[in-house]
Amino acid sequence: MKELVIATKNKGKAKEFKSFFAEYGINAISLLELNEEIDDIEETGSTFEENAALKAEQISRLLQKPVLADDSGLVIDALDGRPGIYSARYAGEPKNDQANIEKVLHELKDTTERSARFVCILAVAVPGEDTLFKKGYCEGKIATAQAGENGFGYDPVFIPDGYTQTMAELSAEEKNKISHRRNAIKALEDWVKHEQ
Ligand SMILES: O=c1[nH]c(=O)c2ncn([C@@H]3O[C@H](COP(=O)(O)OP(=O)(O)OP(=O)(O)O)[C@@H](O)[C@H]3O)c2[nH]1
Ligand SMILES: [Mg+2]
Repeated sequence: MKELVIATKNKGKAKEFKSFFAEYGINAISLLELNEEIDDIEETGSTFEENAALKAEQISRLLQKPVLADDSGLVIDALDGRPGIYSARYAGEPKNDQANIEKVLHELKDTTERSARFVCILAVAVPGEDTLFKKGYCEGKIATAQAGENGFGYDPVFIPDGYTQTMAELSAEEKNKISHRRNAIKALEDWVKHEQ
């Protein structure tokens, strides 16, 4: 396998997958780079797994090749697990990272209970085969104010356990060592090596 299509239109994810798969000599191609225009896939599932499968299976069926999808999000304990599967559009349509951050900070303004985790579920769909799932987590807490410019999404308000800076203050290299996405990729390593 020299190339692997990643069923995402998220630039931040696409960049991270490029870096991960380059380690295996594989070119990770996002939907933003394909020549054909791919319609947005409706994420109608009620779990990360269902949404990851929807994305991977629909694009794999369309392209007739193996496709990886990532459904991920931020799970905050004091908010009973929200934003969870609704992370991308927590503050409503259209998707807006800054509005999402402000909503979370507002909802947590009166509490010191700030534990949270990023969750990443990967689904690999191969034509004619059962879909494979792998998961990864990154534990941490929600900061009281945003800081940092790197990464995407909620990175400016997420402080990984063992760190004093937010994920957005870490370099891409540092984030990619400890992130939920890295941990999910590690769990997928056997499949990646077997496919090569
Ligand atoms: O600070 C963050 N650092 C991360 O590493 C991260 N990973 C996920 N998220 C949040 O969770 C949503 C995923 O939703 P999601 O899986 O549906 O993806 P998406 O809609 O952005 O793109 P696509 O892959 O579906 O095309 C994203 O938009 C972000 O808000 C992250 N936030
Ligand atoms: Mg999405």
